[in-house]
Amino acid sequence: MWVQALDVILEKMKASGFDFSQVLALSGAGQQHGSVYWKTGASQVLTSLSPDLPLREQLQACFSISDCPVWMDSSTTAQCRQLEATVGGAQALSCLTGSRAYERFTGNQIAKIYQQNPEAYSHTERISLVSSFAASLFLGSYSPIDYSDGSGMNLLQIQDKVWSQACLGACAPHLEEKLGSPVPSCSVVGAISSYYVQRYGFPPGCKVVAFTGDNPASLAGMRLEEGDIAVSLGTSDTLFLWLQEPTPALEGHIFCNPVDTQHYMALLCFKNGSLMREKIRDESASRSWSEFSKALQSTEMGNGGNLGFYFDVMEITPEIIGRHRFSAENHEVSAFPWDVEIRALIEGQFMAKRIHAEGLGYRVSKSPKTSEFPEKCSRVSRAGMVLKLALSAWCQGSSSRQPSVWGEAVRAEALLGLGGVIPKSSSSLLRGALHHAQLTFPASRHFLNGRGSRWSRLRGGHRGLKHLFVFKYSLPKTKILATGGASHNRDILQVLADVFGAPVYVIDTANSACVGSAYRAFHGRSMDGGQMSLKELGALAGLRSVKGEIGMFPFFRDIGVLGALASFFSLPAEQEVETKVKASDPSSPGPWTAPWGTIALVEASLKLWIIKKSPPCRQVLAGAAHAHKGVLPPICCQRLPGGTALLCLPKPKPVPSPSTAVPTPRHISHFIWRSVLQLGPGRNLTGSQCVDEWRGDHVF
Ligand SMILES: Nc1ncnc2c1ncn2[C@@H]1O[C@H](COP(=O)(O)OP(=O)(O)O)[C@@H](O)[C@H]1O
Ligand SMILES: O=C(CO)[C@@H](O)[C@H](O)COP(=O)(O)O
Repeated sequence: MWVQALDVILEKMKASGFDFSQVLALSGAGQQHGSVYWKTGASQVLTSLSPDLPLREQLQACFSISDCPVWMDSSTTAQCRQLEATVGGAQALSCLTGSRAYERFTGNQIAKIYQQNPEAYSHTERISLVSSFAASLFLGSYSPIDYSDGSGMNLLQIQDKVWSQACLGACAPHLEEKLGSPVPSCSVVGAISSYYVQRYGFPPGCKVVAFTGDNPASLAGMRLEEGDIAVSLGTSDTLFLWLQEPTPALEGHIFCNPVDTQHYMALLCFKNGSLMREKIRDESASRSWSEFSKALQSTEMGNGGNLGFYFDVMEITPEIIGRHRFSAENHEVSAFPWDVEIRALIEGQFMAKRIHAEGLGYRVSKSPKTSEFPEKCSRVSRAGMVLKLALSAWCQGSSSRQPSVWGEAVRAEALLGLGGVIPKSSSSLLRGALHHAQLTFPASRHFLNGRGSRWSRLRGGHRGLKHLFVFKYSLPKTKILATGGASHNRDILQVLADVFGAPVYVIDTANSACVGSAYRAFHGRSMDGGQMSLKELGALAGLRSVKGEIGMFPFFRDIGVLGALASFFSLPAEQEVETKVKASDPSSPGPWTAPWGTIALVEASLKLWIIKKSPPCRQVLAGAAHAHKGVLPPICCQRLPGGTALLCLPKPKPVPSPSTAVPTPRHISHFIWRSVLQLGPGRNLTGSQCVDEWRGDHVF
């Protein structure tokens, strides 16, 4: 089915006139934890695919297991207990692999297959995750598993990034050779197979960047910052955070970070997500999302004290099943009126998310008030000075490419614009300002395009640098970034905002895993050590022609610096960009020439990024669909050599885990109750998040 899905996607893209020759790199994402079993001899078939036939016809006999286990499988409890016992208990396994044993995690699935079908196992030459399987199809050979998706197997030592021999041994024999060595998530795993070159017209040099799990890809696509919380409302609901230090516990998962190999991500998975919402919609809202929304609109926040938890299938976080409704008097009741039922479901789902996220150490936090924002930042002349200093620092340093050249510009920026906000010690000053430049980057695009909503109004609607500061310092620190199918529903998102007491943002495509795959393709290609000419960058940015070759520059490193710089510019049209490149700003000769041209191009590539609809089927071809139009990933900005060097990471240390007791509905009720009480007097959810605030057409 998956092989055929790829055939279908590619044929549809071909039929729609997609120009495969423009694809420089691709990556993709797959549901986490699922596994594919390649039969002995399959690699031979993979390397000699005939371009005249669809993949499905050629790969049919390549698998030793025909029904692949996917993440919803929960049949491996016995294997889980066995694995935990082997390594010294659930917490020990969590410290080692980032999670206690979970039924859907691949090591336990493999152990079950080995135990129940040893013959099939012995005829298996390679085991892939869904992600590395899809990458293998593009490569025409087996793709390694990336660290991030590999963390969802209960097999990878997340700190050392190697397979745990103890875990491998507990699951099945010869497992290491069947898995291959794991690789960093941004690795280029090879060039695309000649099959795709001949059949679809991909360029032979097109790079395949390691594929990863859907949630890690979403983290990349949503450009999570520390303090943000991402909520994915797909088939399952997940909630994830960017973490600097792993904090393995008995609840939730720690995965290697798909963007930065030294960092981590925390994830909570809720099995009763969209499918549960669909059930209640069908039962209580005539199978209509708009009726469902009406119920949310017509009921009060807090639901008059009525609470409900709906777990039609055994939940993962926490392990519990059944529907449990509590009246305002805290009595268990068997039914609610239809509209109360709908609000109870959505509030219950989000309150559970908040309470479990807080269990992971997550706190909703607020920034200083807007009034504390230094008035002098608002002067556009000062913005110009900052810009000039930043640019001149860049020019001086352009030959050495050292991040230290940023010191001057950053210091100037801090003095002019951020005095009093960033600590004065020089290293933190630099770090803070770099961070600032990178983080405000998307915001600047938003405001310079004149599309700011609430934040523009706050400061009078002027355009200019001040918006960057207003944005950065007036938002509550916590942002909730929503994605997945149900993030299309603003009434559901409103409840999310109310329960967390923080603004919720969506990206312009609900499929953040797709966008993340495109970012990662770009990231991987740029990390590949190659040099890229301005012309090539121009092509990547979608410019028709780039006049005046300015020279080569190391692609990855400088694009981050330039990207941050480019955030100060508003160069709207492609044509204007070309004019600027040609004219190179005659009023500023000499060293200004190069940066003007280059920055203009970078800005152009930002403006032109993607905005193409995702391919008809999800994720797999994300990189291909997006990379061709020039994605300038903020992950590059975040991963400046200077930025990386400046982030000194303390040694990770595990934190004590919460109680192992399986919570009863009553426990959960109390948990949730506590969360409601925390939200404000009279059990009113704060309700401060009006529509404008939580969904300001925000473009990340
Ligand atoms: N308007 C809507 N309101 C609520 N849920 C929606 C809406 N549109 C789609 N969905 C839900 O989105 C789910 C699919 O989400 P998606 O992120 O595509 O899934 P997956 O996690 O499998 O990638 C569907 O199950 C559907 O219930
Ligand atoms: O199991 C998890 C995460 O640990 C799931 O999130 C899967 O990664 C796929 O989920 P859907 O895309 O089907 O919602």
